[in-house]
Amino acid sequence: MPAPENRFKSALARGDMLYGCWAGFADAYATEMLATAGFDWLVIDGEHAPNDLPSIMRQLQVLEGRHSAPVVRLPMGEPWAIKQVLDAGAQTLLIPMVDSADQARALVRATRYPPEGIRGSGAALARATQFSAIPDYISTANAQICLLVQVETRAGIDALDDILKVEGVDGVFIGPSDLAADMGYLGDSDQPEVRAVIRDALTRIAASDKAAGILSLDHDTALSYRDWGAQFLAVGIDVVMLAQTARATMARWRDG
Ligand SMILES: O=C(O)C(=O)C[C@H](O)[C@@H](O)CO
Repeated sequence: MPAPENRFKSALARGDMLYGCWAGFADAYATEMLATAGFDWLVIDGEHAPNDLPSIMRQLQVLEGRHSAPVVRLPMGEPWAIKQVLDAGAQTLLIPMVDSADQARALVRATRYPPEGIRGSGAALARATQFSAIPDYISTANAQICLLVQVETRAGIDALDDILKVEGVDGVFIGPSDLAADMGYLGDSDQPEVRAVIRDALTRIAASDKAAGILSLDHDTALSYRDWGAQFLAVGIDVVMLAQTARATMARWRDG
């Protein structure tokens, strides 16, 4: 029995348009609820949400077999952290702040077992193998890994063509907030200069053999991103949805 099919990776390869949402409560109960909305992918965010390995694993557990595919974002692309989260059962990783092809190649190696990479072989006790119930896991796992790298600095944009040549990278996600900040427009990714860089980057990614991804909470901006080539498009953040709705509800009663 081989490693489970990575449905998200397969959908990207088919060219499917995939709509996603950030899962930022670091809580399996909230993520299980979010999955009932029908998003194609959910980002279990270990960078800007208070997730740790146990909370990431619990969210992987509640998403098992559901339509919403889990995408785990690590704080940084450290091989030891990649090893841990893959053994916990993640198959799709989103790694922030990738600024070079060398960095992308190192991430590919960190996600693969030898000889393609350096992922440590601890499959016997790993949730990923269903605790050794998947006998062919280590010989088939590499093919089911989906690596998404975030390009979100001027350096990363300058290196984008080289990053797009790296075998083993499945998608490139443009981080509009961090890109805007690095360009000198902290908090404002709608600046014309930033939008022009995003448009060019999404166009270049979509023209490559990789998938283009990005996030926008603004509907019209998200439509533009889709028109510019975004294939895995995040259109919401659960924490923001609840916070905004809660405040608006109280304001309505207070001011009603
Ligand atoms: O730079 C960005 O934008 C992203 O990487 C997405 C953010 O991290 C996401 O958390 C929304 O702020």
